[in-house]
Amino acid sequence: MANAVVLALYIKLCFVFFFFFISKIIISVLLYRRWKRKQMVCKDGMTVMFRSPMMQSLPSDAFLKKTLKLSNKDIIGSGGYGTVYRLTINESTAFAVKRLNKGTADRDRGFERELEAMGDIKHRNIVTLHGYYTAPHCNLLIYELMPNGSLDTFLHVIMKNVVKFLVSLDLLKFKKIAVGAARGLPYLHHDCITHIIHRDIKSSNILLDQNMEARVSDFGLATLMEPDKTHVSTFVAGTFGYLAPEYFDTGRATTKGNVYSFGVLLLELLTGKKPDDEVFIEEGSKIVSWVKAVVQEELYVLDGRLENCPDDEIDNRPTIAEVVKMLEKIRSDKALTD
Ligand SMILES: Nc1ncnc2c1ncn2[C@@H]1O[C@H](COP(=O)(O)OP(=O)(O)OP(=O)(O)O)[C@@H](O)[C@H]1O
Repeated sequence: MANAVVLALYIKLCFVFFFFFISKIIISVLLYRRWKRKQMVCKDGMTVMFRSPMMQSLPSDAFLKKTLKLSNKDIIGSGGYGTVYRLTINESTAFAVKRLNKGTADRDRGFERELEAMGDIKHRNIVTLHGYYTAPHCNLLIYELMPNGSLDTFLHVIMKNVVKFLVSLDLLKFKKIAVGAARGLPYLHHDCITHIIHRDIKSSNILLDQNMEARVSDFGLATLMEPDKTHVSTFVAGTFGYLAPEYFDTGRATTKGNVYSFGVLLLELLTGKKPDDEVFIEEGSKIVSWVKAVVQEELYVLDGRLENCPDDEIDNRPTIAEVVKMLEKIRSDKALTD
C-alpha cells in the first residue's frame, strides 16, 4: 500500500516536472520567434535622406545595415509612440533613430505629421530631421543626436537632488534653456508659410545639444495651419498638465495653446516640479495655481506678461514672439548684474 502511494507521488512529480520543462521550452520558442520577428520587421523598406553635406558623405548601404542592426543596448529613450536608439556610424558621427511600429492609424499619422512638419525645417532651436526609412511593418525617423538628452531628464533626474534648485539652475542654465526653447516656436508659428502648431510642448520634447542649447523636437502631433486661419479643429491630444484649457474643452488648436504649454514649461523650469507632481494631485490643484499661491517668490524671475503665458484666458496670453523678447531681455539684464 505504502509503495503504491510513493509510486503515485513519484508519477505526479514526474508529470509536474515534465510540464514545467515543456512549458519553459514553449515559452522560450515563442519569445525567440517574437524577437526574430522584431529583427526582421524593419527589412524590405526604403530610405530617404534629406540633402545635407553631412548625409551626402555617408555611404547609404552601410548606413542602412547599421540601422537594421539596432538592438536594445542602443536604446536611449522611449515614448508613447516609439523607441529611440543611438546609431553610431563612426567615432565622430552618430544619430538618434526613432522607431515607430506600424499598426494603428494613430501611429502612421504621427509619422506623416512628423514628415509634413519637419521635412523643410532648418532652425538652430529645432532638432534636425535628416531622413526616414519606411518598411511594411515599421517606420524610422533619423534625427541629429542631442548628446545631453531631454530637458525632462535634466530637470527631474540630474538636477533632482540639487537642494537649492532654482538658484543652482539659475546660475547654471535657466536663461539659456528658456530662451533657446522659446526661440524655435515663432519660426513655427509665423515664419513657416503654412504655420505649424506643435501641440505637445513639454520638457521631454525639449532636447539639449552639446552646448546645452535647447531644441524643440517630436512633431508627431504637429498640425499645419493656413496663414489666414486662427485655429485648427482637431482631436484633443497632448500631455496632461500642459494642455491649454480652451483646447482641452473645444479641440481648437491655436498658437496661443502652445504659449500656454510653454508657460507651464517655464514654471517647471523655475520650480523643478513636473505638472503631474503628486503635490498637485494631492491638493487637487495645477502647477499654475500652485506656483501663484505657494511660491510667489519664485516668480521674481518672470517679468511682466511672461507670468501670463499659462493664463486660462487665451486673450491675456502674450504671443510667442513677445515671450522670446521678454526672455531675451531677462537674459541680457541679468547678464549685466551677474
Ligand atoms: N534626437 C534625439 N537625441 C537624443 N535623445 C533623443 C532624441 N529624440 C528623442 N530622444 C530621447 O528619447 C526619449 C523619447 O522620445 P520620444 O519623442 O519618443 O518620446 P517622449 O516625447 O518622451 O514621449 P511621448 O512621445 O510619449 O510624448 C526623449 O525623452 C529623449 O530622452
